[in-house]
Amino acid sequence: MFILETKGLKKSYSTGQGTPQSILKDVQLQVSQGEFIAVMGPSGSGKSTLLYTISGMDKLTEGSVIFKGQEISGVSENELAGLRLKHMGFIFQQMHLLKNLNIRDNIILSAYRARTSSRRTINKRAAELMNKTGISALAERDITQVSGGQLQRAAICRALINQPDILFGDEPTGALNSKAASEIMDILADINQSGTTLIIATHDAKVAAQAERVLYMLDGSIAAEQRLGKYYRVDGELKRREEKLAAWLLKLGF
Ligand SMILES: Nc1ncnc2c1ncn2[C@@H]1O[C@H](COP(=O)(O)OP(=O)(O)OP(=O)(O)O)[C@@H](O)[C@H]1O
Repeated sequence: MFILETKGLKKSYSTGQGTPQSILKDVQLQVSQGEFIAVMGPSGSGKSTLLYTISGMDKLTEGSVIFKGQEISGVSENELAGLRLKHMGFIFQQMHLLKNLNIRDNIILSAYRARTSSRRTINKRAAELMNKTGISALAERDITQVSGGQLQRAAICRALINQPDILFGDEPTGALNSKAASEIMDILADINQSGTTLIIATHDAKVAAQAERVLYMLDGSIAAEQRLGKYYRVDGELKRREEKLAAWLLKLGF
């Protein structure tokens, strides 16, 4: 069974004048449990819209999205919010950490809201996540007192606090320098290796080269896909994958 599947997924936006603008056009996607998928494609091709629609953050116009065997297009807004809270994690630029909370409180907030674990367990999990991502010393800091890379690590901890089955990332390394981006990718790769499914939209071939499968979006459709297979971090492997990906993207005119 797929953890996530779309059938004939379409999404249009009404801009107020004339006919609605069609953004996603008949997207068929099947995601296996534990897969790591990167979504690439030109600016405006619909990558973010795809992530928002398949995660139930945004309503679809036609077709269906099936998550863990349940068609999410039919469920109520409340039920959907619960599903997202308990089973999905998000690293989206628009989902800023809250300014009036420190790093730790930002991380644990959604777990307290989900109420699926005791506070003691949640605090322990938050401490483990901060340790794993190297931000333990910053737990009490205000979010304005840390760097962009540290903030991104905190956002990852927040996304993982409810132990999601699937993690969605929209340019998760977008605002970072290459060293910080590579560290964030190592963390995400570890998370994937421990079984969490990852779907990441990115412009960065170095990031996408670590995915098992790369989708190429063009004008609202998945125009092509490249199976790179699981990435094992051995010397020279990332470079080889990047070259393969670059040749494929070049052929696609990217
Ligand atoms: N809320 C909205 N209302 C109307 N049009 C929208 C809305 N959100 C996105 N769009 C349009 O949908 C198209 C796809 O946008 P989307 O953000 O999904 O592209 P993208 O591939 O993620 O681009 P980028 O790489 O620049 O982030 C764009 O033409 C955009 O202007």
